[in-house]
Amino acid sequence: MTGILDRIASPADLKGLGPKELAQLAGELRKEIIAVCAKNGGHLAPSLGVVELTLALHRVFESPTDRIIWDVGHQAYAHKLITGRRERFGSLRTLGGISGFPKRNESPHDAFDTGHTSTSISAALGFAAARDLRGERNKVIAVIGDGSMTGGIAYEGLNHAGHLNKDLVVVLNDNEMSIAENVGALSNFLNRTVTSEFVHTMKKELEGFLGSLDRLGRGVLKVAKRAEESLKGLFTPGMLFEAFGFEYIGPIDGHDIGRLTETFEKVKRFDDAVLIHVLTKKGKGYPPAEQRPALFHGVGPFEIETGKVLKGKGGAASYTGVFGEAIKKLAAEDERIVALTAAMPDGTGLTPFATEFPERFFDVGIAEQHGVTFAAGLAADGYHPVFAVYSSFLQRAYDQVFHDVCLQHLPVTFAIDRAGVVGSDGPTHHGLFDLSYLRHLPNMVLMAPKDENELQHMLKTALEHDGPAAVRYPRGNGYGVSLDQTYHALPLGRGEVLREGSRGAILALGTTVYPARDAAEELAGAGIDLTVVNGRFVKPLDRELILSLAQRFDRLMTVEENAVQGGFGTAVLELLEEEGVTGVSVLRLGYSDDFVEQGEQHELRAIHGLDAPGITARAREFFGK
Ligand SMILES: Cc1ncc(C[n+]2csc(CCOP(=O)(O)OP(=O)(O)O)c2C)c(N)n1
Ligand SMILES: CC(=O)[C@@H](O)[C@H](O)COP(=O)(O)O
Ligand SMILES: [Mg+2]
Repeated sequence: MTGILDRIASPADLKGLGPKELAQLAGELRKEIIAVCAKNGGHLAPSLGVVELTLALHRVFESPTDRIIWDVGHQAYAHKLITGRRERFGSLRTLGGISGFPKRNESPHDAFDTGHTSTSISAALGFAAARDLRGERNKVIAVIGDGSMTGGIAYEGLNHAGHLNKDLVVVLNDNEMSIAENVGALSNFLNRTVTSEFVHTMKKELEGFLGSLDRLGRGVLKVAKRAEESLKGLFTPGMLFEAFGFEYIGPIDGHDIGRLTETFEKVKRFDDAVLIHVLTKKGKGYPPAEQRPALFHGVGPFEIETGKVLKGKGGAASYTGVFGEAIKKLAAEDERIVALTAAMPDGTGLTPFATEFPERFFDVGIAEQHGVTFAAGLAADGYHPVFAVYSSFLQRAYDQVFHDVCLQHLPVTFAIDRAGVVGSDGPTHHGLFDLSYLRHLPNMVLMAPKDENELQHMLKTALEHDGPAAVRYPRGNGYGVSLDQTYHALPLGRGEVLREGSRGAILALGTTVYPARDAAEELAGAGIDLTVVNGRFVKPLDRELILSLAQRFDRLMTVEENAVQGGFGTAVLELLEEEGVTGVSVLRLGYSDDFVEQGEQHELRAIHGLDAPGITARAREFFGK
């Protein structure tokens, strides 16, 4: 049999396919997705779970006139494959390749860029409002997962959509999983087993009882039948969405293309807000992913036959892992320490803590804003919460950091993982702004370790500090340095001189410290003798050290893995300006005023001149004049 996928250049090619061909196509799509993820890594389990849903959506709706908005967008691989990107699919998530998320500049079928969760309903409502303002008639469809439904913005969108009563379709893709197990009342509410069992049992008991009551019983049975309907209404997920003004359809089998097609055809004729509740299996069709959906949610390269994940070369512990062990150890000594994650216990390294201290661990759902304010409440009542969160996702909670933590000077520690470039997830996920968005907040202490050992001491420093503090560290492995078993607090606002030189100074931060030191060693051989400082603190700055360097040298260079605007280097410049220092040139290296593409971390650092060769080249030019 020839491949059907070979014949699908656009969704229009799906229209004439019968059930058997569609089933075959679903299999071919899965094969292709598995093959490419095994090589490049990627969001395998989410994408495998929505293959049939994708086919049904594209059969019924007319993309790109009809707008399909994928929440997060990590499940959109089948969508990419049938919307003209088959040829380039092998380049998924690589430098210069196609993105792992929808991108408007990649295809007209990608209606809206995503990467962070829970935005699809609001964006879809915007599309619906724009359509109505123009008097057009296309459909708008948001596809959102049960995990993403735990994010507050989803309810802001639902609330507004119900109020506007727009022609809008929300497909709730319920696989009973976030990255880890989904948490909270919503997920219980959606849980079909409890619901249907409960209703079923009630019904049986009621019928049995009334059946025993003769004529009177039959009359009451009639009333009870009606009551059963309202009972069902009370205990089905529809109730929630209907309260928001949505018509609720479901739950329906999300792997039954026929049933999905029928439902979408019906809904296509409505012009109200409709929510279709679809049940899918995360990882469907690839047993290792079905069995371990959290591992295969976003997975690195793996062996297809066994599902064995292939490890990278370096054996050094990851920053995330070191953080996870350190927080556990510190919590054993201090009962005030509690830890939080926003739906990422594994990604942030908190799973061991959760196992050891289940009652002191909180997974708040995909709710970064709530997480920060919840932490502030804990802190205001005597605890010291540690919120472990990715740099890019903490952006959601800027106001909460300001209003609920810093303004009240509360002891909340932010363990900011994935700071700097993260790699293949690309611009939505790089953590390049945290120094800039935290540095200007009064009361905040802001640190970045040069290696994984220093991370431990910085965590201790943050926990001893009676106020807000943040430690930011990168994705991936450390340097394999030896890890101290006892931790000490670092003196606040003190940098560390790693090398003394006579020509000028490089002030480096975090991941750039060792590359800067390597650059200085290399340049020393060429007669350019440089001092190298590990900045450690972005706030408070080591004013004394920086001012003394500015007195000794006429050139200072700063290096950081952050946007250059508002970061560490800018803090140094501001200090010199505040102190009226003149006659010192400052060169700031970091990421310039643009979004950074996807690629391996080492590739991106090289492209942006933030690895040792890049720093060497810039320093040679700057100090060698
Ligand atoms: C604001 C934000 N927080 C956290 C994440 C990380 N994240 C990506 S997908 C995901 C789980 C989504 O679950 P669901 O919507 O149910 O999709 P599924 O993977 O189950 O298909 C999380 C927590 C994110 N992308 N954005
Ligand atoms: C889609 C999403 O936001 C997450 O799955 C993210 O890709 C995880 O990143 P890490 O692989 O760095 O944990
Ligand atoms: Mg889910």
